[in-house]
Amino acid sequence: MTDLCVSGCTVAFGGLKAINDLTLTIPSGAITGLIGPNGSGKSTFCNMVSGQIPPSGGRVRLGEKDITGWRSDQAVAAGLARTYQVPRVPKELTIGEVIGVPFRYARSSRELPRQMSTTADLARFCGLAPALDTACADLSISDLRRLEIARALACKPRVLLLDEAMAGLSLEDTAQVIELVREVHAAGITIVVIEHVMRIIATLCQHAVVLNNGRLLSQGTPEVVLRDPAVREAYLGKGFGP
Ligand SMILES: Nc1ncnc2c1ncn2[C@@H]1O[C@H](COP(=O)(O)OP(=O)(O)OP(=O)(O)O)[C@@H](O)[C@H]1O
Repeated sequence: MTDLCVSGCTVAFGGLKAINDLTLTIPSGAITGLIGPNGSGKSTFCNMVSGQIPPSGGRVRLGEKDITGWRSDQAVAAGLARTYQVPRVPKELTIGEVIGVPFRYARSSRELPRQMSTTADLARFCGLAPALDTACADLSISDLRRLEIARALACKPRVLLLDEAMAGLSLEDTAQVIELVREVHAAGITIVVIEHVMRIIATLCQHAVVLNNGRLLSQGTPEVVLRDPAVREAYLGKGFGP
């Protein structure tokens, strides 16, 4: 069963096809690593499926729904939430406001597990130590990344896209966020992790897909994908592949 599926999708910026006739499926109930060299189209994939940039061709499906060309708020209501590579929380708002507003107005029909049933629960679940009335301007990068995850969870998603959710974190904070992602997954949410650190992909994900030049290069278990000569060549250049 698949939660998220794109078929024949293209996103072009002028003459550059950042996503090029891409077909791939994200298995339901798994943590999938979305990897690929710089510029391979990972963030554009996220932007496309989450409604920021519509594909010029092809279809995007979320579960049974065809969400091709839907706006971001419609994609969120359908059950797809995301975080950003660079946290996007308004600095003047508090933690409670950033989590509480989507929590209150979420149009997703899904329910969150009991340990996430209030704004305070959700902040606690995500390991946010500062009080709910703390302004975002005063948060560390680690807390901003946790807050992004909490805000996305507040939308009650069936699929959560994490765009480099551990970038810039210390080893200790990274380990804690990895544990948080595992707990979110255990709560029944399908997760897609965009990540450059292969150790994280290998330890966290059950499935991996590799993009290169906007196309699907490889997919399978992390173990298989990370040994794929085509993947090694894409990352390291000719001569390192087969
Ligand atoms: N808004 C844009 N306008 C023009 N070109 C863009 C835009 N967004 C992305 N691109 C180009 O599309 C290609 C794919 O970019 P994208 O950011 O999706 O790759 P990525 O795999 O996420 O890269 P990274 O790992 O460096 O974050 C790159 O060549 C990039 O320069």
